[in-house]
Amino acid sequence: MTATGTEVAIALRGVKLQHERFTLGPIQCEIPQGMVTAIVGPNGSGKSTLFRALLGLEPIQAGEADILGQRVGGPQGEAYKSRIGFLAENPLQYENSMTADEKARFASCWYPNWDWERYRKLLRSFDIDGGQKLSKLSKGSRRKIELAVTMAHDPELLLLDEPSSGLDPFAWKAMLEELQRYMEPGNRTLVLATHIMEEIKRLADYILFINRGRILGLYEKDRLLDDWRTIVVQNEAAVKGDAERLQRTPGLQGVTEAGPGVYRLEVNEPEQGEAYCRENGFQVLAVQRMELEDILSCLIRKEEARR
Ligand SMILES: Nc1ncnc2c1ncn2[C@@H]1O[C@H](COP(=O)(O)OP(=O)(O)OP(=O)(O)O)[C@@H](O)[C@H]1O
Repeated sequence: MTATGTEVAIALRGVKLQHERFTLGPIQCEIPQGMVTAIVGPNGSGKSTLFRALLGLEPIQAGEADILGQRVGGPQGEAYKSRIGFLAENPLQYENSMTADEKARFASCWYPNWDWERYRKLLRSFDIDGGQKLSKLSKGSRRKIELAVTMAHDPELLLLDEPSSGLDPFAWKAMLEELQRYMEPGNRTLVLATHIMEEIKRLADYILFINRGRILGLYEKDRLLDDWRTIVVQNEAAVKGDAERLQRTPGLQGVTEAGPGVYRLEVNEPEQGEAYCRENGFQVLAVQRMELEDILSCLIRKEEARR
């Protein structure tokens, strides 16, 4: 899976790792630099595992991963990590007794580019006080602090695992604004795992779909939303062989019978698909753009059928 015409921030070549009951990969894909890529997949599909593998927190058992031009587990060691900001899905329990500022002071030792002014600005935009103990904070408030700490060294690459988990709508909006501002210089890369479709629509340039540890595809978001459509067609004569003919619809991704002679098609070549249906005696009753969750369901159905 490759995004064309852009530099690569993360290159995965045959990356694989195995737990007792779960296998991630082999994954082959290139995540573009200077863009926002959303990793989207059902619970347990391997999004957090992939992040951990990228950070060397779980050993990659086969294949190679390059981040910002450095090999994960390679001879340059962990130097690449100072150029990354990583927000884990869950808070670290051992930090419970720290205040936000103490956590920030700890983090500042690791990052040569740490910027206190930037940290304080982020806290202000999230409307949060850095003197409070992390264990005494609500889930959303703690998330805001973690985001501020993750972004304070102005990393080249931000890896965020469900960043908006626990945020109220105002904080969510502030987070989107901060992430958009972060991307403004044009040379930063943001990769986030999220289940929030609105977040993907507003932020993402690319979407990486994942299911059961395997990549289903890397798509340019605007193109994906433009191309994927549901077409409802009817053949009033309802002749034998209708279903077989529809199987040859250009760009067909899925088809279900919605009634006698009525079919719901999912296609990613909408104009050609519609024309084919008309040429083959079907009346087109409706054409609708597909929502991201429906596209994901369709890709998962296809993948499951192949297994
Ligand atoms: N340390 C581990 N040991 C064994 N299995 C693990 C471990 N960590 C994760 N898993 C398993 O790996 C699979 C993928 O989990 P992961 O947390 O990566 O999924 P996810 O896509 O991030 O899910 P969610 O959307 O629910 O956060 C799950 O089946 C999980 O049970």
